[in-house]
Amino acid sequence: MTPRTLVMGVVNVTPDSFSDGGQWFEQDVAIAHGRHLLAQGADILDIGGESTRPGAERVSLAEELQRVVPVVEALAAAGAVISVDTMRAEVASASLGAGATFINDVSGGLADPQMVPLVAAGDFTYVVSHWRGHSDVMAEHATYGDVVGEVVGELRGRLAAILAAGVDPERVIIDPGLGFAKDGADNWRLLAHLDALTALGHRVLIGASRKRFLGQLLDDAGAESLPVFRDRATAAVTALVAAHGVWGVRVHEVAGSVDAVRVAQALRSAENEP
Ligand SMILES: Nc1nc2ncc(COP(=O)(O)O)nc2c(=O)[nH]1
Repeated sequence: MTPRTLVMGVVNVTPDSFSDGGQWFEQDVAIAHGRHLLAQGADILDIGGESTRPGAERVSLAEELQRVVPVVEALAAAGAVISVDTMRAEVASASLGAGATFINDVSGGLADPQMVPLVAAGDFTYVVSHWRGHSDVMAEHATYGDVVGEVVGELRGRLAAILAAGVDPERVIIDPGLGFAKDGADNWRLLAHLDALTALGHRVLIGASRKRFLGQLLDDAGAESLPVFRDRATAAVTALVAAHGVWGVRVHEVAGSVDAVRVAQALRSAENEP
């Protein structure tokens, strides 16, 4: 049976992330929050210093470095496995020097031409997400004829470029980039066709946590739908994609997804019994 799905806990050191903007902006608070997520069972912490919400303006390199590196240092020193959510090679390089072992690039290397050479020169794990943004601003929205086919095809193109640069395929994880230039229907279709993603031959990371399409689902049902009320729906997505065998989920509220992974594992082992 494939190993259990890993839970990546989100530490957004930003004043404006859509889901928890500003809560963990202060350095000591961010570090304490990372420790809290570890205590809740996070396998990996994903530390980000730049909001990726649609239409967000870029923060300066200096600002992103100042936000991220001290938090990486402190949490790596505490023994955590650290991923850094950045589109910049310079932030990635500094974060690796501070103890990160994953770089999570929502642009899949498109936002900074120096990123793929950095990946090729290193030995860290690189998360490649599907993205249709521009280097200076997050993508607002795209229209798809066949969102699954187009996302898979564009990820295949990114993988070809990354592997052509000499990166060991084992180091690369893919992510469909839910919510990045995609609407609710796009996101549900991608979740309904995970096989098409896994067919690319790489580990798959899913980032549905607290996203707008979950809020819309709850809103349509007349339920509370603000980002902080989406954690139960997020855990439900975790259970479903973990039952499918995805490598990892990127979530803000860790405990619920840790339990959801346990449920999925129990189901999968029962399915494998004779
Ligand atoms: N790999 C990956 N990284 C991400 N980083 C940020 C966000 C946006 O959510 P946030 O601003 O609440 O962190 N989503 C993803 C995602 O879906 N996948």
